[in-house]
Amino acid sequence: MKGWIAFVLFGFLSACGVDDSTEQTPEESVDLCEAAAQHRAECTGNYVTPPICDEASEAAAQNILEVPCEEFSDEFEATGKADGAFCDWFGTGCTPDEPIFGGPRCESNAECSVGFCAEGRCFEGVNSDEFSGVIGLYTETEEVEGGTTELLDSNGMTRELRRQLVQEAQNSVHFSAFIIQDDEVGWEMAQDFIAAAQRGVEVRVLVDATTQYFATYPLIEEMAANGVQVLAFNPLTEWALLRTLLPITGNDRLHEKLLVVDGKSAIIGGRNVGVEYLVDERWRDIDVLVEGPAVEKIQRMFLGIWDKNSELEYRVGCSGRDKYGFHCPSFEGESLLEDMRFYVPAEAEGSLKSRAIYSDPMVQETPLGYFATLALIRAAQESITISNAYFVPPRRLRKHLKAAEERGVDVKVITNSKTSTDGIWMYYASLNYYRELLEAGVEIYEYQGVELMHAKTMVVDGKVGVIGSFNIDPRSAVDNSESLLIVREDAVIAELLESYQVDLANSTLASSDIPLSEMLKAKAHRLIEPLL
Ligand SMILES: O=P(O)(O)OC[C@H](O)CO
Repeated sequence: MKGWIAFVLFGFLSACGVDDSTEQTPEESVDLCEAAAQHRAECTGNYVTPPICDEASEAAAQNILEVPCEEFSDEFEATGKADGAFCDWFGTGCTPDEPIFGGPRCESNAECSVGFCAEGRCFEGVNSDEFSGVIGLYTETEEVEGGTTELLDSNGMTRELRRQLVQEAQNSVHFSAFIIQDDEVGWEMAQDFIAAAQRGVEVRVLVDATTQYFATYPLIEEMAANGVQVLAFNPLTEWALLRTLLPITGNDRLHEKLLVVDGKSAIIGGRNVGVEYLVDERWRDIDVLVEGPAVEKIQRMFLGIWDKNSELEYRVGCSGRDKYGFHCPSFEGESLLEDMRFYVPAEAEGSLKSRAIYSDPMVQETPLGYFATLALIRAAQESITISNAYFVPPRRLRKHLKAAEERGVDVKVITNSKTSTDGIWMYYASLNYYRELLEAGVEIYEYQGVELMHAKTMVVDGKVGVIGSFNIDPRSAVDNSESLLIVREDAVIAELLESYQVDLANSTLASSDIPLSEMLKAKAHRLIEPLL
């Protein structure tokens, strides 16, 4: 799907001269901003990927170049509080770090009886109730105790499980995905949804309108015509006027991947619907099956998203109903969130602790997926292992990955190589940040093979895991809605780490020695970062 975006952008990039034939000499290629970044690195030891050198940046770069090393002060340091590419480029609209550490003041770990000294405050560590409380406070979510998980790192098994759950559903099937592909797996799922709806189960399906439109609309129209309630987020033309009234742009996507059945079982993770996601030996991906009390939170998440989209559809006069037969609420403000039919009490047994997080850039200043990812990285004391399909970390995230390395945390990232990526554009956007991160000690491993590594998982200190839809890129940080599950339980963390080791064995460590022609392509891709 990154392909159609790439197609649209091809002409634009061509115009930018992103081609081997336009290769420049080193002297020509090092622009003022890069020169200023290198000067700063020589003076402070801290290299930060510079912005695209426009007129304003050039003036700032010239200023930095004229400062002798001995006069370098904080004023010239990159504070790295960027949220997304525009902040990365121009330094505007950036969000400061939230004060997540509130313990006694400290200067070193020795001053703290437990845990470590995190950003000047004693802190009990990522696997503590203290940290859980902080995340709860900022995200207004609750950590739930009890229940079970099953890590789904096999495509075939995930397909069968989704099918089984839908086929056995008795009351409700709630599903959300970025895309349902026009292929045998997409239509198979559509038929399962239709069959459930026709035997009286309430079936609700959410997709991203733009992405789905480029894949197939007939598939979701077929579902809508046969009893499935369908909503499509942010259609390009139908919501055009609405976008002038709300904090939403044509670039915003619904990206969460969720299935909740009968309020008893939920699957949350990285897979959309299609052959590449759900057939063995195709893309590498990870979901997790959750049962027990945490399902209530995931159900709430889905119903909140459904209510939001119903409301927005209502405000555009239900054009989706008129054109495609999609769902339309019967009155303004219609809400399912508090409808107790959808919630089933569950025993709080077992040692699992889990927290479902919904990231919504429409209403959250720092979208919560981004906040949670940043907070977990800031809280790491020993290790951070990341598997992420699209690794284009915004400046604030890079700052904290580097800070983690600096305090001795072992940071490893697996992302796609040039051969495994499904969008060469994403590869070059990612390559842009290799040098900065590798030189700080972050190990970036490139997944080898011809199929995509599509997972979005993280484990911190071998104790806390994240499984969800959040790509480590500007789009997931500030444009997409996302769903994540943070888990604390030895068994599921062991499974995540085992799965990570399998991928690590299939990956090779990237080098910071990147050919100039490759770096030039990477730099050009900074221009289109927010669109990728
Ligand atoms: O945005 P993602 O991470 O769901 O991936 C997008 C498509 O699956 C691949 O282009």
